[in-house]
Amino acid sequence: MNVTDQNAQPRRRQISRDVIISVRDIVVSFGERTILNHLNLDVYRGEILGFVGTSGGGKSVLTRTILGLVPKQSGTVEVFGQDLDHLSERERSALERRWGVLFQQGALFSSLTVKQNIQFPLRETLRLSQRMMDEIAFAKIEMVGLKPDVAEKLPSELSGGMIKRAALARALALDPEIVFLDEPTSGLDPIGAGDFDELIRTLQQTLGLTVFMVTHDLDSLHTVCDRIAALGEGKVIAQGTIETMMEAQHPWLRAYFHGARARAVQSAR
Ligand SMILES: Nc1ncnc2c1ncn2[C@@H]1O[C@H](COP(=O)(O)OP(=O)(O)OP(=O)(O)O)[C@@H](O)[C@H]1O
Repeated sequence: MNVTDQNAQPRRRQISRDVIISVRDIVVSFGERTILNHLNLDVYRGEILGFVGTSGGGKSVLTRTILGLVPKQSGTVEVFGQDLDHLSERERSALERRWGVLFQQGALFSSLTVKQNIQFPLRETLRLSQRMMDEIAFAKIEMVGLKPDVAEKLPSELSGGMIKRAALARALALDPEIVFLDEPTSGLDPIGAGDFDELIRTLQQTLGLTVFMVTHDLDSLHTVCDRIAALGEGKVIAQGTIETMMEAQHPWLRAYFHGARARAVQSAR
């Protein structure tokens, strides 16, 4: 059963109906295995969209397909109204500057300090003085709630939560309009995860970001997401507010939103 709630108003805030990412009829297969099977999805400007689904179902594959890191067999991906398959190299790199990515596990360069990690995308794309790059790095470090002394540390010297924040600072280095977050709270304790959710919400509000967030975290879905989309059998099987998702009849959604873990989250709220 395909439950969609296109017209439902986001729970907390009025979200624009300006489509910033449009995924149409995407097919992605590896060998004989089809992971995404004619999948459609819209992401609206200024929303935090939570993307859920079974483990191994293809959430990261979709993220990577949107980013152009995984080849698709068919379908289109438009970001800011531009079809990613019809861009020159120059247009493509201009577009990539408008998004930031936080990969699973942070994916910081282990031999670079936090400051150097944040400056990496700046060095790749802009010609700035070292002084300017230092100013930007320290501004981003403060923005994600880290202390300035973290700048000179290596990733191996940081806690899991600090690594996530440092990786987020790097994702924000070029002042993107869209941020892709792949399981940003995985591996964090509930308090650390809650703090990270609050940070995402604050940054979204202050910077006007659009956030595409792959997550398994029910707390995040309840507290920060304006809308949720669920992946099943290679397609979006339901989308809408948390309330819509909780009413969905699909067996996986019922188990996910009403199972033992969901009840624990509900009773803690
Ligand atoms: N490059 C690849 N080559 C072959 N198979 C791949 C490749 N990338 C992903 N897959 C397969 O595609 C499927 C979906 O993987 P994906 O990482 O997108 O799942 P997911 O929904 O993000 O899972 P999880 O929630 O566990 O992170 C998996 O079976 C995975 O093994």
